[in-house]
Amino acid sequence: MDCDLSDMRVALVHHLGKFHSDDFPWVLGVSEFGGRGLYASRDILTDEIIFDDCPIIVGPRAGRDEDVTCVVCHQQVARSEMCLGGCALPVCQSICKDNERHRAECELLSSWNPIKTEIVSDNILRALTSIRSLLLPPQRLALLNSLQANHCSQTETEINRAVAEFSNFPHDNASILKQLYATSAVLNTNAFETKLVSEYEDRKSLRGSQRGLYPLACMMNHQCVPNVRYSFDANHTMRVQATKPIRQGEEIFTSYIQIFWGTYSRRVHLAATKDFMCNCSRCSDPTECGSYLSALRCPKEPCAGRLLPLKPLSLGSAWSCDICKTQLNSKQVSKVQDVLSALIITKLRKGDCRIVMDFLNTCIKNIMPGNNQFIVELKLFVIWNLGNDGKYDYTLDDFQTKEKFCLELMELLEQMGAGECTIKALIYFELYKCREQLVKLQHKENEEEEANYRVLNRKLLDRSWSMLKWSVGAPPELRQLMQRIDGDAVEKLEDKVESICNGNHH
Ligand SMILES: C[S@@+](CC[C@H](N)C(=O)[O-])C[C@H]1O[C@@H](n2cnc3c(N)ncnc32)[C@H](O)[C@@H]1O
Repeated sequence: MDCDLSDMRVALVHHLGKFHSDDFPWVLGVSEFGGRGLYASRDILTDEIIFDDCPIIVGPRAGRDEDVTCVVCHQQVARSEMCLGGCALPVCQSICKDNERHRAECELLSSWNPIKTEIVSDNILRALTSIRSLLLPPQRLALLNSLQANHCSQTETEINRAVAEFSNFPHDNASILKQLYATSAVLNTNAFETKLVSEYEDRKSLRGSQRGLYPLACMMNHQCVPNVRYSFDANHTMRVQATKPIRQGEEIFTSYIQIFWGTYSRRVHLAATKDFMCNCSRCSDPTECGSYLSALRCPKEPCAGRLLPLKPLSLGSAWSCDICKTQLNSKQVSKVQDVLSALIITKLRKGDCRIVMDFLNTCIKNIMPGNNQFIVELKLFVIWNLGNDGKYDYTLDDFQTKEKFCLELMELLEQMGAGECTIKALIYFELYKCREQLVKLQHKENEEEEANYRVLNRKLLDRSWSMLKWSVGAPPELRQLMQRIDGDAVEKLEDKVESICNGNHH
């Protein structure tokens, strides 16, 4: 990584081409974390677009075995659907078999002579994004090589495993292997998963997720409560927008983790995947900005206190009850967390909202405080699935529970200062659907009350849509609904309320 800031800016603007505008409010700077960072060049408003970025390279994510997608269009294909050109890559035979873009990589890989050509090799797929860097034009490759690269044994192993799948890999050409190792490390440090915005859609969708190298976006450093959200369109363009107002000169931060993880999980994950220990204000606060996501119940009966780490920035910290001051050492806490995590995973594996809700309503209450990250995980499961899984005729009580969970998690986001983040937009949509069910199941006192309720609910839907509509990951159901609904329906609803109030309604 040797590149001064002004050279880097020139290279980025050149790379961005039509995606760049001088109106976009970002500037490169030296970060307090030692490397580079992005800063606001003027005050930025909530929801404002900070920049659009396009990838230097994209490729399949090192993913779950069952997900095999066409390496050209990324639609799911059968494991046996292979390119006939001898490259041993999955290519859908209906659309992409003669694709121009695929030709160069097909020629390269077939010249290396894959040992197995009739079945997809996960090792080759995992290394494909790095292999694609060998085909980049010199300027793009130079930009890639100017990005930070955290080398680790895993990045080299990934390449070595792929190389072993070819009988004719040019081992005598050291520069090829060196570039593959370098790209693998750059991807490890900087790549974004261009996956759909929500886990539940990801699971249902046939669109496999990809990883892409976005050279401007990857200048953003991490904070556990970021000030931006990002999304992707169908062409892999990435859009970064403010989740809250950002003052001129402030650093623009993204997040490399999931917002509802507790401090220990976030910090261990960041250390393992991004090679740094996060010391942000959320990590430093035992209560995590009052969210208590990591808190455990005090083990001393009948104390109703919460166990919190005394020194949250030390992984070996003792934990103490905020009421009776009982202490557990870090090993004891890890054990409790491991048991709870295993318990939660078992419940989630059953994939059944009823089981998860029963669990939340009964035994777990006595073991963990309501906002603990494991409980939040279960509540999210209910939010994404209840009413969407077609499993039961859910009752009024069930929808009321889902509504309560949506409101609780929105309050948690508020407490953390998460602003207008993507998960909030997804929860808005679930809350909207849930409330539509509630009006159907619950008789409102009078027409005016029902009409008012619907106006408020429609506003939730509109807000969710305004935040998600640009994204290829917007829930398909939301997109279909918005296409069906008349654009000015909310005004019509408001007119209806007014006419009811004025007694003109028939
Ligand atoms: C995607 S890069 C971010 C841009 C990088 N600072 C640069 O100069 O190119 C990710 C790397 O930045 C550093 N980094 C990002 N956020 C950090 C933070 N909150 N604390 C310490 N280091 C951080 C880590 O070295 C991490 O592996």
